This record gives sequence, structure tokens and C-alpha cells, in this order.
Amino acid sequence: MDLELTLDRVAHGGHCVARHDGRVIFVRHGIPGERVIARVDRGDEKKRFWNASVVKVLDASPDRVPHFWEQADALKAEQRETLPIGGAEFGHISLARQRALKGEVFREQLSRLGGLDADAVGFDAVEAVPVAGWNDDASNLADDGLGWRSRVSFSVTSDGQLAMHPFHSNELVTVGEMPLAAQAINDLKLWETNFRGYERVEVAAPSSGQAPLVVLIPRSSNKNPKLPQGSAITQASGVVVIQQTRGSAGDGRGSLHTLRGRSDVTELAGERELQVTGEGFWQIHRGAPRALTEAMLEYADPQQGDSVADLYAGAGLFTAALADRVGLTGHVLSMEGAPGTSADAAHNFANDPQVIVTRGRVERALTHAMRGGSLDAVVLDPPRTGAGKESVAAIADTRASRVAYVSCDPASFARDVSYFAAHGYELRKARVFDLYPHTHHMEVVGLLAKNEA
Ligand SMILES: C[S@@+](CC[C@H](N)C(=O)[O-])C[C@H]1O[C@@H](n2cnc3c(N)ncnc32)[C@H](O)[C@@H]1O
Repeated sequence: MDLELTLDRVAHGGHCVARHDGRVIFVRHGIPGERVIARVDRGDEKKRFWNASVVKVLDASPDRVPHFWEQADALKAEQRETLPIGGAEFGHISLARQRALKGEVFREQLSRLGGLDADAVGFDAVEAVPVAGWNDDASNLADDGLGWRSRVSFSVTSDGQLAMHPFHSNELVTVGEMPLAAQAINDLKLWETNFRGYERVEVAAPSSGQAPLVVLIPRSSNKNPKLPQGSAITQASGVVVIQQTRGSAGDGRGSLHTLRGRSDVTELAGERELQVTGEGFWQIHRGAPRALTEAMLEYADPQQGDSVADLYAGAGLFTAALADRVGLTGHVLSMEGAPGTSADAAHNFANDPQVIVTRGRVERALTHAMRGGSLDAVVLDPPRTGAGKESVAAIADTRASRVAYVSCDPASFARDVSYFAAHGYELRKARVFDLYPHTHHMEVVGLLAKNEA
């Protein structure tokens, strides 16, 4: 069903809100203020909320620009009678307006879920981040929002072609480029290799300049995965297979074996080189490690001799900076839940006596690891779901006076801020970074400080 709609404000998740016959409709691929024809894609008569996607623009916003990627362009997809692939749902909006919309979402989430005014915590505007490695000169880089992804995950069609999914769809659309990905990933031309027998292909282009690592996830029917043939495979620094059981090798519920070359990549964290194995977590945007570390240090403000914790630490991006700041007289508790990634952290800090790498889930392991002791500062960087009540309570029990909270979801961030408030922590400052250009996602860094009664 096609409806003529006037699009109202932006909503979290990459939609504009519209109303029709008393019903709220969440519309993708539009811009607030536009008059459009939108196709309802999830429209059960009984539901109060519908989802729709723009198929024609009647009155365009001055901020509408030609989409940089034909396969993700909703209007071109309509002409081809296909669906646009997901992952670049803001590509039809100027970057300046994308950032303004993300700022509106942050304000709205912080107010609705955290009960706070973004102005009161010094939030001004979403900040652009140059697509540059830690030690690269960023002064002459174009701000076009392309080439930032150092990690990409592709699906595979049953006949072995690389593909991506449209939003909320099981359909697969084959791809022959990924404009958001780093040049090193596009240069591999993975789409020229046949990946029959595999379900997913992930690729990581490390900041050290090593050739990318290819991670293959086989179909459950593929009991004896073989090395695919193609130039992408010979150019990669390594090809590993992750046989999944219920989770992933990162979770310790899968097994990882190497088909060719290396099974890890080397990432740069300032002066340090960190090992990240297989599909272990590393910040996706090439400029994120530096931008987030600097913001985290500004807020956590670790001093020589301090005792601090890096929670949800991954392979140790923030642990590295904290270890250098607190020095040999300080202590860093680096806590990570995924066994493979925690093993990387143990390897990465084997020569730093001030770092204690602990594998465990923060909500259960932090209290045990603290044994009633206290900390000067805590850094946390949980997954999209946020920290949650139990972890926030355990963090509050450390009596840290400063908490630097790094988050990739403004909703779970705002919710957790309200949990922190119940323990006497106040959000004092917040910055928002555009680490996912052309998508609706954003990265928030907040400073929570203990109210001195
Ligand atoms: C957003 S990443 C941050 C990693 C690291 N700070 C970085 O910047 O590279 C979140 C990490 O938390 C881990 N994780 C997820 N849930 C966890 C939990 N309940 N307890 C501990 N770690 C968890 C994930 O495995 C992942 O490595």
C-alpha cells in the first residue's frame, strides 16, 4: 500500500515520524519536512505503528542529495523493482543535516530516557571525525563520510556470491562495491571470489597497514570448509574459518581454525600495537580509536598512581592509554567477557605489570574482582544493549569519582544514565561523534561524576 505523507521529526532508528488516519508511521529514506509517497512494508491493520519506506519524493528537502551508492538508494531501487540494501540509510541526506538529525535524536533520548537536558551537559553538536589512522595526517582529508569502515560483514547467496540484506528483509542483494569500507577492503574485490558453502564473510583492514584478514563463517551443512579460490584470498594476510555452535569464536562458543596465513590482525593504539584475533572486536571507524581514546582520557582523567578499570575492554584499546597514564605505580583492571578477545588482551598487556586482565561478564565479575576495594575512575564501553542495572550497581560500588561512559546507542546510554543517577552519579558532560556516517548510528561519550553529599 502506498501513502502520501508529510514527514515530521526524526526518530531513533533512522526513521522519520509521520501520521496517517490516527496511526503513527515510521518512514525510512526520507527527511523531516518532505512530502513523499511511502510504501507501507509492515502494515498489520490492528497495529498502531506501521513502517514504510519512501518510493517517491513529491516535495524534496533542500538537504536531499544524490545517494552515493546505487544499491542503497531507495528511489533507484524502486525503479529497479528491488529493495535498497541496508547500512547506508542516511546516504540521501547531506552530511551536515545527518549530523543535525543525530543531534536531535541524542537530545530526545537523553531527555526521554535520562530525564536530562543535553544543553545542561554541554552538548552542542555531533562532531565529525576524520577517516584517518592514529598517526596519519588528517588535514587534507575530504569530509565525505566514505571509506571509514575497517570492518565489513557480508552475507553470501546460495551460489556463493557476496551480498547484503535490505532493512528487515531476508532477501539478498549481490554487491560489487562497498563505498563505506576502507580502500584496502575494496581493493581486495572480494565480490570476484566464489564463497559457496559459506554463510557470512567478514573482513578486517587493520590500522597497522597489514593486508586485511578474511573471516569465513560456513553454512551448518558445510562440515569440511575449504579455502575459496580467488585473488582476494591470496592477497589477504590470513583466512580463518569460524565454526559456530551457538555463538561465535569471540564468545568462546565457536572454534576458529586457520585456512591460510595469519589468524589475527595488528591494530595501533597510539604507540602500542595490539593483537586482535579473528572476529574479535575493534572500533569500526578508522578514526575512532584516537577520537574515543582522547575523549575518554579527558573525562576519566587518570593520574599517575591511580587505580582504574576498563570495563567491556575488548583487546584493550582504552586499557593501553590508561596503563600509560597511571604508570607502574597505578593499577588497571581490564575486564572483557569474550574469551578469545580477553586472551588477546592478556597477550597485549603481558609486559605491563600494572594491568590485570580479567575475563568475565561485568554484571557478575566486577564485584568479585573488586573484593570491596575502590577505584579512582571507571571507563565502560558496553555493546549496544548498554550496561544495565546490575553492572551500573557494581560500578557504583567501586566508589569511583569519575566514570567515562563510551556508548554506541543513545537510548541505552540515556537509560543507564538514569540508573547511575539512582546511585548518586550525575551526567556532567557529553560529546557525540559521527563515527558511522551515512547511517543513523552515533557514538556518545559521557562523564558521570559522583555527587558529593
Ligand atoms: C563496544 S566493544 C568495546 C571494546 C573496547 N572498549 C574497544 O574500544 O575496542 C564491547 C566489548 O564488550 C564485550 N562484552 C559484551 N558483553 C559483555 C559483558 N556482559 N561483560 C564483559 N564484556 C562484555 C564484547 O565482547 C566487546 O569486546
